[in-house]
This record gives sequence, C-alpha cells and structure tokens, in this order.
Amino acid sequence: MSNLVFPAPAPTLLPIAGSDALFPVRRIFCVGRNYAEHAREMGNDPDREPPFFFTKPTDAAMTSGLTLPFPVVTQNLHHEAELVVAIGTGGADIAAEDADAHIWGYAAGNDLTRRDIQGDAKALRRPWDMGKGFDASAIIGLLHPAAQTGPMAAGRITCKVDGDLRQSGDLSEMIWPTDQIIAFLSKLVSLAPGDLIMTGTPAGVGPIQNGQTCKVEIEGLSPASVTYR
Ligand SMILES: CC(=O)CC(=O)C(=O)O
Repeated sequence: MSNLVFPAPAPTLLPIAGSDALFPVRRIFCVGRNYAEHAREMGNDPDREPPFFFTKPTDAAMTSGLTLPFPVVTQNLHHEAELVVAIGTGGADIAAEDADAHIWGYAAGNDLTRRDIQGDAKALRRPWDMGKGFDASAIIGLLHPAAQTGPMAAGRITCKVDGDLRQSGDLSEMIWPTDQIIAFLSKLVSLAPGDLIMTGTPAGVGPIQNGQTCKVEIEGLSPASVTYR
C-alpha cells in the first residue's frame, strides 16, 4: 500500500547503444553560447563571457527517431545541435583535471528552442525558461559509454533539416570544453549520477517547420533525429 496522493512520475529513461540497459535521467543542464560563431550570430561577444547555464525539465528528454506533434505556441522553432555529456558520478567543486572520471558517456542532442518566446522574454528582461524548457525540447540520441568513445574533445557536429545541412562545426571549437564546463557547473550545483549536460551549439541555428525531419550527427555517436507531424 502506498501513501502517495497519486502515482509517482515514471522515471525518464534513455537507451544506450549496444545494450539493453537504460540511463535514468536526473536533471538536464545546458550551456549557452559555447561556440564563438554562434555567440556572434546571437549578437554577443564570445571573448567577454564566462559560461552560463540554463535547464530543461527532466521529462523534456526524448529518444531519437520519434515523430512528435509540433511544439505549441511557437512560430519559430529552432534546432541547436549539441554534444550531450551524461554524468555517472556526482560531486561538487570538481576540478577540471578530474572531470573526465565523472562522465558516464556521451550522446548527440538537439536543444530545441522556441526562439520567438525566448526573444520576447529577452527583450522584456524576463527569464526565458519557456523558450527552452518546454515539452519534448531535448532530443537525445543513443548514449555511448565513455569507456568506449574515450573523451570527446574533437569531432564533426552537424545538423540537417530534411537532408539540408544547416549547422556544421567541430567539438574542438567549444569555448569551454567539457572538463571546464563540469568544473564551472559543479561549483554552482552538486552534480549527480543521471545529470545530462547539453554543451552548446555551433553557428547556423534556424527554423524547423511542421512536416520536417531534423537530424543531429556527431562523429562516433548515434544520431538524434526528430520528425514533426
Ligand atoms: C542561449 C541560446 O539561446 C543559445 C543556446 O542555447 C546555445 O547553445 O548557445
């Protein structure tokens, strides 16, 4: 017998490449403007900014390959191709040189953004959570254990919409690499097993329309794709 007032929410579980095991998601952190060209296309100066973070709800994480309804209340849904770091061992104040030991694995991801809602919030100097943290706003490809990939410091990252190349970059172009991200973030919050970190997007963000398929690919990882219908 349970004393819960309603059933506890089901955990958000993500599939792992080559395994029947599942990765339970705890929280989703995201890094903003982590590639210089993208920071410029958003009207910011990449040389003057420390890393900053925002979050998405845990159950925003969706596996790759789904056909989903087009997100509500937006006329300007944007793709953002990103490397996702999956934390396996938590901790606070993790030194950059120890960060790799806390990484369970990696995935390709799409940090979907309701750019119109985000832009309106920015203009009003309000939080832009509703531009970033909406239902199904994080498409995550199969997770790959770091024990198999090794550290993901370099590798081509692309985003295609209906086969057209929209974003193209290399993980080595990140302003703050994954070890620095973990060091910064773990000063702000204690990281825990199951946390995902979406590490920022290269230049070329742009719209996805209903009826289109958007696919993020990173060298060495499974793709993160979504179709809207
Ligand atoms: C802060 C942004 O809107 C863009 C973003 O999420 C990024 O990765 O940069």
